[in-house]
Amino acid sequence: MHKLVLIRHGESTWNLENRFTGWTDVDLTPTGVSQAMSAGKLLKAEGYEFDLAYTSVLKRAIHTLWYALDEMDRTWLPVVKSWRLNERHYGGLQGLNKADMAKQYGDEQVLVWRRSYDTPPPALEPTDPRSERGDRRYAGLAPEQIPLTECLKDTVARVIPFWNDTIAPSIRSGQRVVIAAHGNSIRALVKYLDGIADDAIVGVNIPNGIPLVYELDDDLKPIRHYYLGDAEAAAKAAAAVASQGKA
Ligand SMILES: O=C(O)[C@@H](CO)OP(=O)(O)O
Repeated sequence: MHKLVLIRHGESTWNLENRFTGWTDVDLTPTGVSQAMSAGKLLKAEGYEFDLAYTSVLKRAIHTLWYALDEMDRTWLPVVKSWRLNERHYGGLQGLNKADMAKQYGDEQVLVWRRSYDTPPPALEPTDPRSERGDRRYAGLAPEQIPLTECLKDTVARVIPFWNDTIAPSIRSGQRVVIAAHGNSIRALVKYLDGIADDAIVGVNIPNGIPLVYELDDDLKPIRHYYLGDAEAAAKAAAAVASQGKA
């Protein structure tokens, strides 16, 4: 049996301001830092050990990993960063307030943008100053690989090859893995692991900074999963994420 730990980053400045974030590289708030530290304390108290960590190229996830690993005195662990674990690209919504958008377009439309499987938000123009196409961290990618918007289906299409080619082989070889990532890149992975139907993934929300443990069999099929710590608090935090898009 393998144990895989997934952690969504702690609260970011744009989570606090309730703004669509996507690939925008915002940092953690003091609450986010303390959520990340609590995640590390919990993992340590429960006796978790890791050999390898994966994260995105966005600082809210990278810093969450640092603070959690620091609590475990494991900042020396190897860390692999990949754009494939980035948050879902939020297109033209990046930077806009979720509740304001719900007031303007209605809760239903915002729910479609936030949680539908295959309807992407409006795309950014490639020349939009918010586009990441000129960002040096993505220099290894062809420009058309840098999204201008994504639905969850698009996120699944870039997360799962990384899982199959890189993360899964490391777990199969016996390495104990932690992944610090984002609400929608984690939803993409969870959808794939648990075989969640396209219409059922709409109801799945991932809370900030609470370790989500997947127990996997030898074929990496999930046996069960659970949040570490207070299950009721995790369910409440997930419900709070769900309501961020309401007017
Ligand atoms: O804004 C975002 O990038 C994500 C995660 O914070 O938000 P949502 O939960 O609306 O998908």
